Amino acid sequence: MNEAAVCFHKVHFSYDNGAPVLEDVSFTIGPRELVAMVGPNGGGKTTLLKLITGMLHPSSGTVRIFSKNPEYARPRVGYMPQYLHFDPVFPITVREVVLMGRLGRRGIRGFFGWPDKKDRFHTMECLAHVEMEHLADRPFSALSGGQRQRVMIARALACEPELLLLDEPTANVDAQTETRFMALLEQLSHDISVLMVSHDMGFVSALVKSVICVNRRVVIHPTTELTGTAIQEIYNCSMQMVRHDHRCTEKGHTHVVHAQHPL
Ligand SMILES: Nc1ncnc2c1ncn2[C@@H]1O[C@H](COP(=O)(O)OP(=O)(O)OP(=O)(O)O)[C@@H](O)[C@H]1O
Repeated sequence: MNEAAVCFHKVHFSYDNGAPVLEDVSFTIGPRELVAMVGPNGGGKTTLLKLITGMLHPSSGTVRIFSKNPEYARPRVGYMPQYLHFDPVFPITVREVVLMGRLGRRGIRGFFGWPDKKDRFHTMECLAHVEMEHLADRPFSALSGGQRQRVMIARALACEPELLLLDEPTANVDAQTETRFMALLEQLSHDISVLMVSHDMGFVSALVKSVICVNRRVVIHPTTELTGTAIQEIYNCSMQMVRHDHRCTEKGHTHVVHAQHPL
C-alpha cells in the first residue's frame, strides 16, 4: 500500500468560532513513515490528532486519511490519547481494556459477539509487545501510571492499525521501557505509519528523521536542525537547555545520542 497515510491541505481550525488554533496547515505523512510532532503547550498538537481521527472537523481545508474522510478510515487507525478518562472503581481488567481496542477491527461483531480465539490471541500479543502480558488479569485500576500507559499503547495496537497515533506515549514510562518502546516503534514503522507527540527531544531525535512542529502553524524540520536556537523558535519562548543523553540500541550496538532538551 503506497497511498499517503495523512494529508492535510490548507486546514484552519478553531473551537466554537473562537481564536484560530490551527492556521493554514498543509503536510503529508507517507506510508511507513515514523514522524514526531513537537510544540509548546496549547500549540495545537492534540487538536491536530483529533482532526486525523475525525473527532473534530476542520473549519476550512481538507483532511484525508488513506485518501478518505477521517470517519471512514477509523478502522485503520490506532489512537492512544494523552489522558485516559477512566472511572477507577469500574471493574475492568487489563486484558479487557486491550480487547476494547479491537472493537474497530471487529466491526459490528464487536458489539454483538464474544471475542473469538483470534481476538484473544492478538490481545495477548499486544500486551507482550509492551511486556504486560503477566498482568493481563489484574484490574486496570490497580496499575501504576507507567503500567497504564503501556496498556494504552497495547490497546492502540489491538486494532492492527495501518496508522498509529500516540499522544505523549513516554510521559510516564521509565528509561528501560522507553528504550524497548523505541525499538518497537522502529520495528512497527517497517509496516505502518506512526505519528507520535512528544516533548522529549532526546527520544525524538534518536528515532525520527523529521519532526512536525506545531504552534498554530506547522513547520517540518529535519531532526539534524534541532539545535537550541531552532527549539527556542519552535517553542516560541525562552527556556533553559540541558544536555540530554539518550541511550539507543541499534543493530546490537548501544550508542548515545546527545540532544538539547528543553526544561
Ligand atoms: N474543547 C476545547 N474547547 C475550546 N478550546 C480548546 C478545547 N480543547 C483545546 N482547546 C484550546 O486549543 C488550543 C490547543 O490545544 P491542544 O490541546 O490542541 O494543544 P496541545 O499542543 O496538545 O497542548 P499540550 O502540549 O498542553 O497537550 C489551546 O489553546 C486549548 O486551550
